[in-house]
Amino acid sequence: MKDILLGVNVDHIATLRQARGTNYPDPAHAASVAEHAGADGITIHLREDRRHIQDRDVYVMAKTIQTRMNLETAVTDEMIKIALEVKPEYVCLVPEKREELTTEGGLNVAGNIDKIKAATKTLGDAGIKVSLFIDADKVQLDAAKECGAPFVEIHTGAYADATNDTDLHKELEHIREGVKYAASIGLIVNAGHGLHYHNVKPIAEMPEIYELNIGHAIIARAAIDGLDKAVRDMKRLMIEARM
Ligand SMILES: CC(=O)[C@@H](O)[C@H](O)COP(=O)(O)O
Ligand SMILES: NCC(=O)COP(=O)(O)O
Repeated sequence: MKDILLGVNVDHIATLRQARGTNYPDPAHAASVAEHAGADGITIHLREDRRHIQDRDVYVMAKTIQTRMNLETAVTDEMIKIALEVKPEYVCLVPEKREELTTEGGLNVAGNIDKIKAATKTLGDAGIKVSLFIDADKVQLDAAKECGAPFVEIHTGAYADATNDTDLHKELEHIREGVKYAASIGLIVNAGHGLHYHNVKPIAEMPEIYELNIGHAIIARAAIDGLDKAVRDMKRLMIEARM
């Protein structure tokens, strides 16, 4: 079975920096450590409210990342303009609400087809691979295909947040069916949000999944064990899941 790839999201290195307004820790440095430890890519989310990743980080990491950048942004003129300037390998279009603690759900592609299709075309025409961050719902997957996005990232938050085994298995099966369906209609399937060292394997073992984007849990583990070990441990769990 093909190896699964790990995109390390370094947003919360920037959260630590923004907490005191210092110039450390630098997410660009963290990205380099993560890549050395085996990350296959680096994900950063430039939020409209700049709560963590700053514009400076995007432009610096566009020069320093050795693997590839997956830039997460909302579907706004401001963010599309920045993406076209930076030209990361990937842009993942995500929903955003200023009042949210973190991403709360998938993008409503089906309800915004024209806007998202236009953004996908604009980015795609610039040579950027577009991924749409969506729930594992057939209607959203069909809409993503209609928009011409080559990638989708399945939102695993409801699975990660499940508080009992019944809900956890229901969400896991919903993701499993969505991943299979997405692959069957020709989408390249990533997944992410809320994955950690104790819930990643059931997702990683799904053979249709190309890449997992994981951030909060790795950065949290890094605070205790160091980032190099945190990345290596996560990558090992993902590879073990495929054995
Ligand atoms: C889209 C997603 O699930 C995450 O990649 C996103 O970055 C979460 O937002 P925060 O990093 O601000 O928690
Ligand atoms: N798109 C998911 C991501 O990049 C990281 O999400 P999380 O692991 O920080 O919840």
